[in-house]
Amino acid sequence: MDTRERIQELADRVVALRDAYYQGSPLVADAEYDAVEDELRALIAAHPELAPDPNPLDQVGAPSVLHAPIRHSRPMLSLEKATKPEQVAAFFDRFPGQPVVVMPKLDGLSLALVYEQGRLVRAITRGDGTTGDDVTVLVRALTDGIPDRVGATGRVEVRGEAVMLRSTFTAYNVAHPDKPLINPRGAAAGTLRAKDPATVAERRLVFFAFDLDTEIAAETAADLADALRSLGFTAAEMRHCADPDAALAAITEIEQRRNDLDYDLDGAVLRLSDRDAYAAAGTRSSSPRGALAYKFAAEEKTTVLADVVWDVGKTGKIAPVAHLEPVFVGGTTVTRATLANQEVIRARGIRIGDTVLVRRAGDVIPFVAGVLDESKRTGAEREIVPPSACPSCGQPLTEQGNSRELFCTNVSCPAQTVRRLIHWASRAAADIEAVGPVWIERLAEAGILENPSDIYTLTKERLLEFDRIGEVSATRMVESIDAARGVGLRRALIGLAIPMASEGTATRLCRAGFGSLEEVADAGEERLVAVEDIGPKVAASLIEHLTRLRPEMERLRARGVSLDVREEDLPPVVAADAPLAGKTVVVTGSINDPRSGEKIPRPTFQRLCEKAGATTASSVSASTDLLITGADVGASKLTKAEKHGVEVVDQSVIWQQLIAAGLA
Ligand SMILES: NC(=O)c1ccc[n+]([C@@H]2O[C@H](COP(=O)([O-])OP(=O)(O)OC[C@H]3O[C@@H](n4cnc5c(N)ncnc54)[C@H](O)[C@@H]3O)[C@@H](O)[C@H]2O)c1
Repeated sequence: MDTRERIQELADRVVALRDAYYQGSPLVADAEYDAVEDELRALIAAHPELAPDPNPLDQVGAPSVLHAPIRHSRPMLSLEKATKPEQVAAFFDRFPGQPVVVMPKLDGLSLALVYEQGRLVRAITRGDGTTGDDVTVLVRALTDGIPDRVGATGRVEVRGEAVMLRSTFTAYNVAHPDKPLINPRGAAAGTLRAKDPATVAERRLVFFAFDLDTEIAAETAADLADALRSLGFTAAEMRHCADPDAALAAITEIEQRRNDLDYDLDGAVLRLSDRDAYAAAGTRSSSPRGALAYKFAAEEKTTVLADVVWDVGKTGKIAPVAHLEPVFVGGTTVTRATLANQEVIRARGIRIGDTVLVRRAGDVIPFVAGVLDESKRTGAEREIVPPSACPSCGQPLTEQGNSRELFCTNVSCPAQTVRRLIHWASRAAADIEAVGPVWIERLAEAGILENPSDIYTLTKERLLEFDRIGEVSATRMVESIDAARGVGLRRALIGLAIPMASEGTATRLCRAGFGSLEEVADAGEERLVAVEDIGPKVAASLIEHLTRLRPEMERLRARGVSLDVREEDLPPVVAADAPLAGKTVVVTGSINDPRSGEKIPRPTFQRLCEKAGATTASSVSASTDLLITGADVGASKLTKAEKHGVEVVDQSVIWQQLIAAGLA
């Protein structure tokens, strides 16, 4: 094929892929689409005389389709893309002496919000960059972080990105396994295409502002962030960078924090910080010259679903695991992914042999989001058939719940036994550091381990009977088992993997005054359901399984394992003058110890707040006293805090108090 033909083929493909994408049913992952665009761009750059007319690369988005089209006051453009440090240096070289701001590139959909005399009059999507859809009604009903009124007169236009939080996306898919959303960005766009806000009420969005058009606009982008905040918006975080090294450091930092955020980022945006210089730089056909998007590794890719294997979990749940042709996604090579349950497989229409979209974003385990392009099927694809018997022990399975999850109820099923033992030894439970999954499997296969209590009978001599183990390792394992006898009530409850009883259940039982595992087993339904968040189903499961586990409790006790409540299981003792005494607090954003700059896991910081007398909660409500904010805070909690009149304090204030009280 000659170059002219190849260019035409690529241009046609770009148009076809865009059409499908902007109608809400993409045919390929973004990374694949970007590769087509990149090849086309490179060919046109090398042969400008062969550029197609019209050139799809000069166009932005797609024409508005659904609602009333509205003309933008100035075009809403795309951004020039970069993936290499040299391109960042070249951007600085184009504008000598001009400082640049670096900000996260949020992966949602852009909106223009028009305020007149302080009131929101219109919210408009990007559309084809010249005209967009009027989505004012939907935005008012469904988007957090967009004030109805701002303290400014005249005409004010704010631009930014509306995103669906990962937590909203996950919660929606858990609640609707029959019609799961593929990814947060597509879901956000779909939300703003709804005919009636009431039908998409669970699909809330959050708005982050990054641009402002008004006479009161600030001189520089740093002031721009302040100006946006003073109008009541959550502004994208903006850092000033004087040279390429500083910009690259800021980009790296944003990429490192990407996994800790509750929303998707697909890159970082560099932009001239001086407003006049930015305006003077002008625009190309589809992008401003004064900005650049540095793209991160894709969190979604397509690959072939090679097989589905049904895995038996510690509670007997039989879960489908996707075996994939290796694919580099979310920063690692993925060969396995979750498929949730048979209802999700049915709803997503997935078959073995299909080209599927795999998503790995944040701390979420990779999962198969769905099939994008069914027309790629060859006919050789096979249906995914759930097993009728347990793949490990062969016993018939039972179906539970609306998602028709499959369970093996045979408590002596070999696969379940191994999983339960591995779970017992894990850090969240008995924490037997030197006895890992591989050894547990070997020992269970040899018939030496069946119950957790058997672990505590292992001797060095016994271990040395196995191949590939030396004196040193055997000693280390036995010492590690010995050192881990102080399990206590909370971790024992977690370790026994009682169906429906979560870590939270274990914590609440300890805090409700239960002194030992036997006391929980004897409590009876009435006393159990009196504990916060424990309902009749969880109580029934606790009673059934702890009754069955009586002999095991006796064996654990006989082998010196503590099953009584321990100090670590209870809330810390707090002095009456502790800085946060009696306060209910919610912690949001990413937390850093100001002394070392080190990132602190949120639960660790919450524990520090508890030591200082606070009760911690996960969501903001009228009973919240303080919202403690770290870096990169989402707008939804802030909006709720405002609604309930909750005081918002920066983490630095709390750190000072904790340090002054000798608690941190
Ligand atoms: N899968 C497919 O078939 C397919 C087809 C077409 C397009 N796409 C995807 O759609 C996207 C194409 O969109 P695009 O070329 O307009 O670029 P883009 O969406 O990647 O970048 C431009 C957008 O970035 C957003 N943005 C986020 N944070 C920003 C910030 N801080 N400052 C300025 N802007 C910010 C703005 O909304 C702006 O419109 C690409 O990611 C592409 O992969 C996919």
